[in-house]
Amino acid sequence: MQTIGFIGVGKMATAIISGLDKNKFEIIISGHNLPKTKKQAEELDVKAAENHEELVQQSDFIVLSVKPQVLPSVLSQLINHLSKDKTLISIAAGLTLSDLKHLADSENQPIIRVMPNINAQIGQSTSAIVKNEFVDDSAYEIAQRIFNAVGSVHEIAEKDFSTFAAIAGSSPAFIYMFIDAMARAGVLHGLPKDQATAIVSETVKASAEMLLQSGENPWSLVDKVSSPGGTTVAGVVSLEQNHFGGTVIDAISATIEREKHLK
Ligand SMILES: NC(=O)C1=CN([C@@H]2O[C@H](COP(=O)(O)OP(=O)(O)OC[C@H]3O[C@@H](n4cnc5c(N)ncnc54)[C@H](OP(=O)(O)O)[C@@H]3O)[C@@H](O)[C@H]2O)C=CC1
Ligand SMILES: O=C(O)[C@@H]1CCC=N1
Repeated sequence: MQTIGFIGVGKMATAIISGLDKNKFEIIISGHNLPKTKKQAEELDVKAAENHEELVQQSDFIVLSVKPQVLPSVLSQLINHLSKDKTLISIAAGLTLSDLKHLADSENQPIIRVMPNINAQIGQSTSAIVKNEFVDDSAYEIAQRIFNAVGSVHEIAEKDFSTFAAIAGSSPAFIYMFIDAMARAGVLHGLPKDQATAIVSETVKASAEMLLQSGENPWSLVDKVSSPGGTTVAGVVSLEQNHFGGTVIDAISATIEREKHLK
């Protein structure tokens, strides 16, 4: 059985580990506070390493799941323990394969970059993956299996990672904001908040499902909902007058811009 080590056991690592089948992968974790890591290991039903070096020694795949700002110092501690039979997987925003290669201080270290999202927690992450030339087919297939276990995996060119990180990595936050705003409008008009949030969440989920299943484009569905002279078109026109599309596009562009300057 392959051993997957997670360095940094925060929101994303916890979400991914929760989705993985412990009968298919051996999992080991390492944080920066051993008592806390041991407690987390118990809760997640995985092993705790005494330190990062021990984790690297025991792992076939090392998932770097610390913040991008912390990753350089973490990787610098690992340099002397890495070898070509161990694959590094970084889920950090903003760090390219080339950045990671330099940080690992190795010309031929197998490195994979993945951008998952928080929906890994319910097994529905939409993740992107890209590898460097030193990752062999079998390691790449296992890495895809790890992230397929917690959702879908899209192979994309590395140049598109910033865009993917915005429209899939960060976008759950924007979608939660949209849901909350719509639910608050429900409250303004007399519905209890919990009920309004559930109603909007179900509608968002089904509307996305409708797009995926029907293969129709979003605007043709907008037109299907908008009866001539009816209620929906009044709301559609109000959104347009208030720059809904432009505001969302600006938010995505700001997110992409920030990703490019994280390091
Ligand atoms: N959150 C998200 O939705 C997504 C995040 N990502 C990426 O995932 C990575 C992790 O993000 P996220 O899980 O949100 O962040 P968290 O802050 O929740 O997790 C990071 C973890 O790393 C721990 N840590 C800090 N320093 C060290 C160290 N030196 N050694 C080991 N562990 C350490 C932190 O511990 P402590 O809290 O005690 O300091 C924390 O538990 C980031 O690189 C981010 O870009 C990618 C896609 C989506
Ligand atoms: O906010 C962040 O930096 C991370 C990357 C994608 C989602 N969260």
